[in-house]
Amino acid sequence: LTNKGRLPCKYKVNLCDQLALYVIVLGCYHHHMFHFVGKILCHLEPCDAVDVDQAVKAAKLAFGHWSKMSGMERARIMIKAAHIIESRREEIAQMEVIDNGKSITEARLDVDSARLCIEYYAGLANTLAGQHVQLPGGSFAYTRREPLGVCAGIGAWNYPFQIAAWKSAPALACGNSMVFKPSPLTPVTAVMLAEIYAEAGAPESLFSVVQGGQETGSLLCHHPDVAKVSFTGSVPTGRKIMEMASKGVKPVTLELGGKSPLLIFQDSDLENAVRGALMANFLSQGQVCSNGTRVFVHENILPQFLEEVVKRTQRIEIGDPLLDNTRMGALVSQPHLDKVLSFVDQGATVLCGGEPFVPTDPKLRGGYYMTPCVLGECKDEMTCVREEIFGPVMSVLSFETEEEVLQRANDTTMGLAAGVFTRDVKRAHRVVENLKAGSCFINNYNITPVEVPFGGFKMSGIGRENGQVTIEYYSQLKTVFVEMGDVDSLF
Ligand SMILES: NC(=O)c1ccc[n+]([C@@H]2O[C@H](COP(=O)([O-])OP(=O)(O)OC[C@H]3O[C@@H](n4cnc5c(N)ncnc54)[C@H](O)[C@@H]3O)[C@@H](O)[C@H]2O)c1
Ligand SMILES: C[N+](C)(C)CCCC=O
Repeated sequence: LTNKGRLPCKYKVNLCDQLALYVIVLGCYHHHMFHFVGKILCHLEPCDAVDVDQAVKAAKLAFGHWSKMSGMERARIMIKAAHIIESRREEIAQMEVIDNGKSITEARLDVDSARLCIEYYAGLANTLAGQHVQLPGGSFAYTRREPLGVCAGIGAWNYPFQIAAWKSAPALACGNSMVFKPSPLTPVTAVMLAEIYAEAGAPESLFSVVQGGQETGSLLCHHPDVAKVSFTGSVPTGRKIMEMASKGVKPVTLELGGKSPLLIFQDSDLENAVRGALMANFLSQGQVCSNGTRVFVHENILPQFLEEVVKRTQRIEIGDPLLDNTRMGALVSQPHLDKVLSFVDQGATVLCGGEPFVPTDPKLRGGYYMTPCVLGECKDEMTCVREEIFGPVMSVLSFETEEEVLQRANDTTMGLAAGVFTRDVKRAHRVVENLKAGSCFINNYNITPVEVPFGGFKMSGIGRENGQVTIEYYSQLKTVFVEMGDVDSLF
């Protein structure tokens, strides 16, 4: 397929015997892969400066209409979009599996999270309001919460549909428009979201998609009509985004990487701690920003913990991600799989997994599968403990005291998430108070209800997604002074 026609075009892409998809693209994909079977889905080229300019101009026009609508009117369209997502849940989830390689069970939950996020911000859209302040002599001031304009969204490949929704929902609720660039590894489902907003009655190009990699992303960041950049991805790219945005003094939201700790104390409910550790490491083939990959276990319960965690890791069903009983699908690409595997043999003891996996089904043979891995006898200075692996590799470390484990848990430049398992309520709150991380879990891990803010400390990011506070990251406050008397001039 080639599309140098620039304007959105509709293609029918035959994915396999059972599945076909209509894709609307602005510009073209670049060797888009069908990850879990390792086949190329289609060849497309990235959007260039002309395409990006066209998309931003169209979004600016849409902003003109959308920002003048009342919160109630915007909410109505967003709620309709949420209903459409609900009715197309299975189709979107299947496409996410094909695009990303994760299991259908997880993809359905991602679609639900996207829908809930749009519903949640629709609920907030009609409550956005300013403040009235009485001043001397009958004069007064009031504040207006105003949108920023055209926002750019740039997404990572691990939660393609969810990321597009987590960014667009608060942006649109506040009255902005958005041009979104998905990762070139997972370009499809953001386009489905654009279709859905349009079908729900949003003004044309209110949410549109440009395809491409870093050049397209950089064109968006530098575009003079882009008012804000919201980015999800790695720390090195986040740094570049901030640099580019700084040229135009544009605000940024940065949702970046992590190397999060999970602390399991001696008094934990061991069954729940093991479940928590698995949830903290193996969702989405371990390709999760908030994963608690440094699992610190009290030395007195380490043997029981390891026995149980290894047993359950070995039981994880790997294979065709479109099947309901599969719990682990394929990683996103061959280079990424190679990188993840390279972290396995670096000094720690491999307790299970960490090898390429070849499914028995011949149609899956070209996919990028590996067995989930637990590393024991890990030391703080090991590469597997220090660097974000972004794959199904859990590093287990032993500790003796609370003070010691807190110091070791915080000894990282990242601070996205952290978790603690204990039955002692005082210890739980004392520990989270001292953990330097933006999203902390007590006796659970990796749940992200859309009503609560999510984001990182330190190099894991700036700003928050979800929750009420995110309104502040997609709007600006205007103060209006109103004089009811004469001007008291000094001149
Ligand atoms: N904190 C969070 O909420 C969160 C969520 C998901 C993923 N992540 C992080 O994302 C990373 C994995 O995702 P990835 O490999 O797609 O990240 P990445 O940084 O390589 O790419 C992310 C996006 O940025 C674009 N991009 C790359 N270089 C660019 C440039 N110079 N200018 C503009 N855009 C550019 C990419 O095309 C892609 O769309 C991990 O580090 C993970 O922890 C964070
Ligand atoms: C929904 N999860 C699993 C917490 C993922 C949040 C987004 C991070 O990659």
